[in-house]
Amino acid sequence: MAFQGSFLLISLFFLARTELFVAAKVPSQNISIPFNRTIFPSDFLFGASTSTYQYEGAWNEDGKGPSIWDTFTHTHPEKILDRSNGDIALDFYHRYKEDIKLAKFEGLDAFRFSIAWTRILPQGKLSKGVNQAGIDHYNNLINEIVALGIKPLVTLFHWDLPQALDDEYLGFLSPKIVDDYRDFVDICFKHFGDRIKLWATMNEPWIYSTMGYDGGSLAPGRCSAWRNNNCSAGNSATEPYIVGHNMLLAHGAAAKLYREKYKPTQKGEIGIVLVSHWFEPFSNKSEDKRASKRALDFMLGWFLHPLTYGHYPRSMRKLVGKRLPKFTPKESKLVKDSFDFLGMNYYTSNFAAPLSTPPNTVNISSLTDNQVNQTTSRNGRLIGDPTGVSIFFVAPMGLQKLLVYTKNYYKNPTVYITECGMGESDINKVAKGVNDAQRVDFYQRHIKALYRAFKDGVNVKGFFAWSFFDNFEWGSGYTQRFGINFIDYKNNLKRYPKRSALWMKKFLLK
Ligand SMILES: N=C(CCCS[C@@H]1CC(=O)N(Cc2ccccc2)C1=O)N[C@@H]1O[C@H](CO[C@@H]2OC[C@@H](O)[C@H](O)[C@H]2O)[C@@H](O)[C@H](O)[C@H]1O
Repeated sequence: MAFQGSFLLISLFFLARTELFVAAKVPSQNISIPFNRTIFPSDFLFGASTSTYQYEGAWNEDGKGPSIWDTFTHTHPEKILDRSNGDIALDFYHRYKEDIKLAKFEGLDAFRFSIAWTRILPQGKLSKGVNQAGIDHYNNLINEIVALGIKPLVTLFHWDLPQALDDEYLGFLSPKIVDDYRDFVDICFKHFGDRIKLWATMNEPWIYSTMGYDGGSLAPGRCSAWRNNNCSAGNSATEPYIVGHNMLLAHGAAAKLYREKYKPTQKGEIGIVLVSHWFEPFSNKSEDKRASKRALDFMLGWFLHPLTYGHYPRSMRKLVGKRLPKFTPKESKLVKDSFDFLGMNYYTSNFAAPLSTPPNTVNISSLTDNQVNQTTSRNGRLIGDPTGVSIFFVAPMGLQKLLVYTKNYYKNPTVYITECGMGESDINKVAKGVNDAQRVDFYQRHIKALYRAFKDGVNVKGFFAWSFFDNFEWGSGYTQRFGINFIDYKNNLKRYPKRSALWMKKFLLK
């Protein structure tokens, strides 16, 4: 196994040193308690997350059809920082047995991965044929995971839409997507639902809608002409809201299907993965507090408000107006309360203040409709330690505040932190890459923040690191590393546990 040999020596070295880290105490009401997994309930899930396009490779093997990410990276290499793609990625498609054994060695309770729609339905539609080799592959992967006593959490859609559906009717821009998505998830529930008990319908509809149809930086790369971002077509003012609406309807249809046809016998849970920053008011001024609320409405509430209350946040209806689709009574009923758990992805926090100039009424964008000036420093002080990713700062307090906000405003849902992590840039030497002291500090501080949220009454049930491995980081290609395990891209994609993985292993000892 690729993580033998030198890895064991590296591990022993760092494992010894992590003693210093894990022994850290958790100050709580002036009583220090040991900082390890035992401060959480025994059934709390600690895991790591991955996704198909970023990990699998084998982009056109065993009958898989092209996704919009295969097309996007092949036709727009200029939109990827290192002009790379996921054709091979980490070759997880072929190496998953070794990789799941590494997850077991590192003590993970759970493993989050996504299913490639185009491995199951290469042309996106049931009528165009089911690919048995795709079903076989995911059966083998799931069997490997459960055989090692690890709990799988499956994301059904992590942005890799079948190209054929984009060609036929522009994918999530059309309500036609709901029926094809339902057919896809029906096959997954049927074939994998005996072993999968945590289903997430989709990952981060906010990113997919805004980055894919407003900024144009992610597939399918649509945006308004004024963005000059080499988009073939699009409308940054309207399309993100149409896509977001259809994603909610598709999610609702999947949840309805699961609850009516599969849940009674399979006894699993279905949810959705959302992402949000925490938005700290720039000052105690009421205008800054209102700006913070608007920012949360537009990033989290855009989806969580309909999922909880059946309609969009008031601030969105007021500021977006006719550009925001309306839920019919039937749609509202489909979407409201359509989740058993909320997957929450958290990376960083921003300060929020009102715009200092009138909103741009010419170049209208879903990313500026909130009329919030988002910044990462206040009076010369950064919101948190900088990381290798210019837009992400280490802000663990924001995780606690976001969770308490969600508890208070959205009926205290069951929550799994499905992604939380930090990235470094431009590291290529193994010795430097595995010595990720800042990531150990990052996870210590964020898990302590999670614990404080738990003590505040937040119904949080799990925490998944982003990511299990360094991987294809979308527009940043392979230049950014988020893994707790290092990938040597220059030496056959060899895997090496980082210091953070060994810290996690120690933290997770029962
Ligand atoms: N990071 C997010 C969203 C964070 C808040 S949104 C904010 C706005 C924005 O354009 N970006 C950059 C970005 C772009 C694309 C994907 C994710 C993030 C943000 O991070 N999502 C998760 O981030 C993970 C890390 O994303 C990286 O974040 C930093 C970016 O520079 C990098 O391109 C991206 O892959 C992804 O690998 C997961 O697939 C995805 O579920």
